[in-house]
Amino acid sequence: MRLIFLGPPGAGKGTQSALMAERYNIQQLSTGDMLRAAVAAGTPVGLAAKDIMARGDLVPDDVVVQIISERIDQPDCRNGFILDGFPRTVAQAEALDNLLDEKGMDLDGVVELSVDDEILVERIEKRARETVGGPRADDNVDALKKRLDVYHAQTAPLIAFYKKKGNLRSVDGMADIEDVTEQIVSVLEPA
Ligand SMILES: Nc1ncnc2c1ncn2[C@@H]1O[C@H](COP(=O)(O)OP(=O)(O)O)[C@@H](O)[C@H]1O
Repeated sequence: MRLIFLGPPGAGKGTQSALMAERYNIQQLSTGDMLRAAVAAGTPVGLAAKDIMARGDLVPDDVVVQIISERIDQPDCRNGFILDGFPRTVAQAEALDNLLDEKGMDLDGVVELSVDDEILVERIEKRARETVGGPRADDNVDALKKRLDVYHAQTAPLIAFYKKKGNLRSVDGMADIEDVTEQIVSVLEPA
């Protein structure tokens, strides 16, 4: 199974994709996590991404497309994967289409978690307070505002992009974690 999880920062993509990855025995691929690992390791990609991420901007499309292209070829992705945080621009979505075509892979669905902006701000402020070892570099008011603006300007258009293709499944991300999980399962496994 190959899925995309789409939604604003703080929508619960990470939480829900981890649960689904376990349920379907597929890999959760978070470009945010991969980039943070690159920053922590001080690789060339990490050095280039560090300041961009800290201010809430997007890392260049070609960088993340390359990361995903290499990652989905790994043996542990043979059973499938969930893309969490990718694609984030129409250009990334088009590049992904081409990549999957070349690799002879199909997408099984795109799950959109929808959450109102006011709730996102509360959730991320809570996450920043509760993160052991201190908040993420981009979990602060300025970077968060930027991430929401970037989401609306660059990522939200993907909802229409995938709706047009016919594989968009929208879920109310404001419900409890368990409820959201149930909704996702029911859109992926219609009775
Ligand atoms: N697909 C992507 N394209 C460009 N930048 C990305 C992508 N995925 C992650 N990033 C960078 O990593 C940051 C954190 O991403 P992520 O962990 O998905 O957080 P969130 O969804 O909470 O904003 C983004 O603000 C951006 O700078």
